[in-house]
Amino acid sequence: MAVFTEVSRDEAAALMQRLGLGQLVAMAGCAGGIENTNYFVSTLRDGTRHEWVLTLFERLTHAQLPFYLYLMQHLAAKGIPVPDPQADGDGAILHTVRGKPAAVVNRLRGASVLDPGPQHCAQVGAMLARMHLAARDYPRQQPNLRGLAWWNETVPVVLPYLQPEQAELLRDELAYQNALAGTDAYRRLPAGPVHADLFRDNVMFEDGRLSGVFDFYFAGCDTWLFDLGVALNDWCIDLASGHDDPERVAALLQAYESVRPLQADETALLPALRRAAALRFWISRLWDWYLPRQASVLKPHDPTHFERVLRARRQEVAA
Ligand SMILES: Nc1ncnc2c1ncn2[C@@H]1O[C@H](COP(=O)(O)OP(=O)(O)O)[C@@H](O)[C@H]1O
Ligand SMILES: N[C@@H](CCOP(=O)(O)O)C(=O)O
Repeated sequence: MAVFTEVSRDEAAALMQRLGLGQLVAMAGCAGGIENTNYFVSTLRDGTRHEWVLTLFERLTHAQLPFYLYLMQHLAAKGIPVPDPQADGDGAILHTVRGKPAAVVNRLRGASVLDPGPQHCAQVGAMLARMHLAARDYPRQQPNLRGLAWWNETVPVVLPYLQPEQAELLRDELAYQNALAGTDAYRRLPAGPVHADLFRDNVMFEDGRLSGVFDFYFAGCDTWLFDLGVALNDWCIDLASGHDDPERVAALLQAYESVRPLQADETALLPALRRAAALRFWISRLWDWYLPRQASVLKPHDPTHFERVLRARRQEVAA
C-alpha cells in the first residue's frame, strides 16, 4: 500500500476547496507505487464528479519539484495527455500537506497494458515523439539526474556486491558510455526535456487507445535518443530473455519517425543509446537492491532483468 503519510479527509477536503476543485466526496489510498504517497480523490463541482490524484512526495524536495510539475503543465497545455497540476488562487502548483511537498493532478482514465502488442507500441512511439517536440520550448533546465555523472558515482558503490563477471560487464559498459559521451557524434544528438522512465506501467490505455502518460519524476534534459532507448528496452522486448521482438520494435520506431524522423547520426547511435538506457536501469536497480533507502522502494525491482537486457543489447550490436 503506497501510503507512507496518512492524510485525513478534512485535510484533503480543505486542499480541494482551496484549489477550487469542488467538494470532496470520496478519497482512497492508492495501492500502486513505491516511492510517493498517492490518494485517489473525487470531488463534486457544479453537479459534476471529477477525479484527482493527490500526491505527497516522500523523496523529492520543494526545490526539486518545479522542473517536473511545470513540465507536466507545459505538456498538458499542448494537448499531451499527462497529469495537469492544479493551481491555487495565486497560481502555485506545488503545495504542502503534512509538511511534505504535494500536488493535485487530474486522474488519467484507463489502465496500464503490461503485455503490449505492436498497436500499443506504435501509439507509445508516436506519443513519445510528440512529447519531445512539445517540450522543445520548455524554459526550465535540469540535467537527467540519473545520467552519466550519477552512473560514475554509483557504479563504485554497487561493484563490491557483484560477482566478478557482473563487475567486469558493469565496468566495461561504463567505460564504453564514457567514451561515447566524449564523441562529436554524441554531442550533436538532439536533446531536450525527456521523460526518461517511459515503461509499460507509466502509460494508460482506454479501449485500446493511449489515454495518458504519467510519472515524470525522473524527467530531465537528455538526448531524445536515450528516451527512445528507454521505451524500446521496456515496450519491445521479451521480458524473460531481454531480447527484442522485431515486430514491436518496428512498430514503435516507425510511429516515432512518422512524427519526428531520426537524423542519420541518431540512427547510427540508437544501439549504443539502448545500451545506455539498459545500463541506467541496471545501476539504479542494483543501488535500490543493495542499498535500500528508508521509506521508499518497498519492493525493489529485480536488477538481473536489466543485466539480461544489457547483455542482449551488446550481443545485438556485436552480431
Ligand atoms: N494521474 C494519474 N492518473 C491515474 N492514475 C495515476 C495517476 N498517477 C498515479 N496513478 C496511479 O498510481 C500508481 C502509482 O503511481 P506512481 O507515480 O507510479 O507512484 P510512485 O512514484 O510511488 O511509484 C500508478 O501505477 C497509477 O495506477
Ligand atoms: N521504471 C523503473 C523504476 C522507476 O520507478 P517508478 O515506480 O517511479 O516508475 C524500473 O523499472 O527500474
